[in-house]
Amino acid sequence: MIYTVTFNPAIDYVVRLDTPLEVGEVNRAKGEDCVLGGKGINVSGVLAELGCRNTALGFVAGETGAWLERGLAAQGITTNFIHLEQGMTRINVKIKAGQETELNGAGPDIPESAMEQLEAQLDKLAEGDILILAGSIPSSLPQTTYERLLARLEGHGVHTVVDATRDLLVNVLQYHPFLIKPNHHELGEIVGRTLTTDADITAAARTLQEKGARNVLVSMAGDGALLLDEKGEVHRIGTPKGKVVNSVGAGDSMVAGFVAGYLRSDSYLEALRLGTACGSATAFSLGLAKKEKIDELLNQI
Ligand SMILES: Nc1ncnc2c1ncn2[C@@H]1O[C@H](COP(=O)(O)OP(=O)(O)OP(=O)(O)O)[C@@H](O)[C@H]1O
Ligand SMILES: O=P(O)(O)OC[C@@]1(O)O[C@H](CO)[C@@H](O)[C@@H]1O
Repeated sequence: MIYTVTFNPAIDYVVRLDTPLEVGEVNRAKGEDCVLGGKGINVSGVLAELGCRNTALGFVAGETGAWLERGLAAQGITTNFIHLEQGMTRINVKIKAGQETELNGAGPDIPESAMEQLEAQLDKLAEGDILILAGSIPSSLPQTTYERLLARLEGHGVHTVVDATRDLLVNVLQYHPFLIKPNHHELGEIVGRTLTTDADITAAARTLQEKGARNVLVSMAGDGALLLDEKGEVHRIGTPKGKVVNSVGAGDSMVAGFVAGYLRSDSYLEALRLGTACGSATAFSLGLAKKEKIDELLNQI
């Protein structure tokens, strides 16, 4: 069984402007949409679209949390969220005004008692299960939070995937995650330099592999992705053609496609192809990728 964990889910409020955003002025939107979000939840949505049964775990709070939960149920996504007594699930603002500007909320505090409830859920995972930890954590929690969960699962035979930034990601490498997926900016932040060439990116990915990651998938938005697999082989892929509508969630879709592709084929190349098709299908759609678009793009890769 596949489980995703989203510590900080969101309602993504996507606002479209047909003029550039003017900071400090009243800006009028051409239109807006609300999309259910949060990285792990997006991964769950695309996995479900690909026919992979999975359960979305994490924390929700308040009316926005209830909205999120209802919306996911209506889409047929299985969830088992922990309900926080204080605060509200955040609303993240995504402004499309030529350039994309994002304003992500802080999210509700997660008390120790709620963390323990999550640990009790994860204690039930068994050999061969897949656990995907994706996204930021509220500032009330330490950057060792993902590490704490992986330490607890060590030796249980659970395959882990981590999509997070900076220390949250670096701290889990010692637990040998099956897959990590930084984008090239996040990877650059970790190694402390700007990465411009494939050779730079490969070298940086190798440093994370040396620290323990099995497979390092580096996404580069419209420039495609580079995979350093656990055998040390480098695979480079571009993107199919299409019109970008909203790239929010493209990285999460890539993670979902990679995992589903690997489960289907046992091949890293196929995993990378499906990951790319899912990432680009989301970039070319308003919400998350739909199966029809994924299949269409897969034929082009
Ligand atoms: N502009 C684009 N055109 C085509 N494909 C794209 C575009 N943006 C993203 N993709 C696809 O999605 C994949 C992941 O995108 P990206 O590198 O933006 O992830 P990310 O930074 O983790 O995104 P997010 O945090 O929004 O989920 C890319 O490798 C590519 O396959
Ligand atoms: O603040 P985080 O957890 O880093 O990212 C949250 C978020 O930007 O990630 C998803 C896209 O990847 C969105 O649905 C959501 O708003």
